[in-house]
Amino acid sequence: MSSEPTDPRIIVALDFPDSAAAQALLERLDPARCRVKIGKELFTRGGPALVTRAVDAGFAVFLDLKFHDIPNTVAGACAAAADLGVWMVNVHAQGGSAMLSAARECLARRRERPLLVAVTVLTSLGAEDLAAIGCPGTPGERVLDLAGLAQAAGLDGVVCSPQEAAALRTRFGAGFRLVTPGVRPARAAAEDQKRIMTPADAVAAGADYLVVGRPITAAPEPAAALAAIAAEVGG
Ligand SMILES: O=c1ccn([C@@H]2O[C@H](COP(=O)(O)O)[C@@H](O)[C@H]2O)c(=O)[nH]1
Repeated sequence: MSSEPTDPRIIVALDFPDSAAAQALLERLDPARCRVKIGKELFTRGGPALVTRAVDAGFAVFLDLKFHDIPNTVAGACAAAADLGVWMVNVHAQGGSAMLSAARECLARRRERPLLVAVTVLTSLGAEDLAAIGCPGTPGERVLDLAGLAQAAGLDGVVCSPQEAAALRTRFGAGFRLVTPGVRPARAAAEDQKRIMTPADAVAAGADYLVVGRPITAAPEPAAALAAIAAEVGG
């Protein structure tokens, strides 16, 4: 298993429509100062070759494909992700216990494995969105339930909003990784995110890793935007 110091805490979400733009930003970033996340858009454009390039350049890569399927399929997908040498991979907690256990077991058989975390409730969803899909309770309640499922299945942590970090930290303790998108510097636009916090507040609430996309990638000087957020959270 990857055992890593928490720093760098910031994971830059490389949400770009083509590999060249992502590659250009990677060349301006220092793998000692940030981790990077490759999600559905960039992976669908750039494929495994792009992931391998980022890993070979020294970046700790979070492959954010949010696998959600039958247990056998998700286990195979996690094994394929691990073969790329990524630092972290994720699945949807809503896939259920059997799927989470299958993912964990297929990775546990490996000598070196990525961290495995479960997405709880997307940070773009609010209480009204959950109600509209027939989900009872508040986002916070739902996140706690899904995180419990993930912990019981032996996962390393969850993806959640920083708004749930304090409650999760209290319930699940220090070793359970809390990976938080929905991070916005003070006065930055929320865009399509609904459950947000500032970087400093997220860390104070107990987040281990902050996923930050547009506040860095859409900034006129992405490296300077990253440095400002890193200074705010101390690393
Ligand atoms: O609940 C979730 C899970 C994943 N994400 C991903 O994080 C980044 C956030 O990007 P911003 O530009 O900082 O909003 C993006 O890649 C999402 O796919 C999330 O936002 N919420």
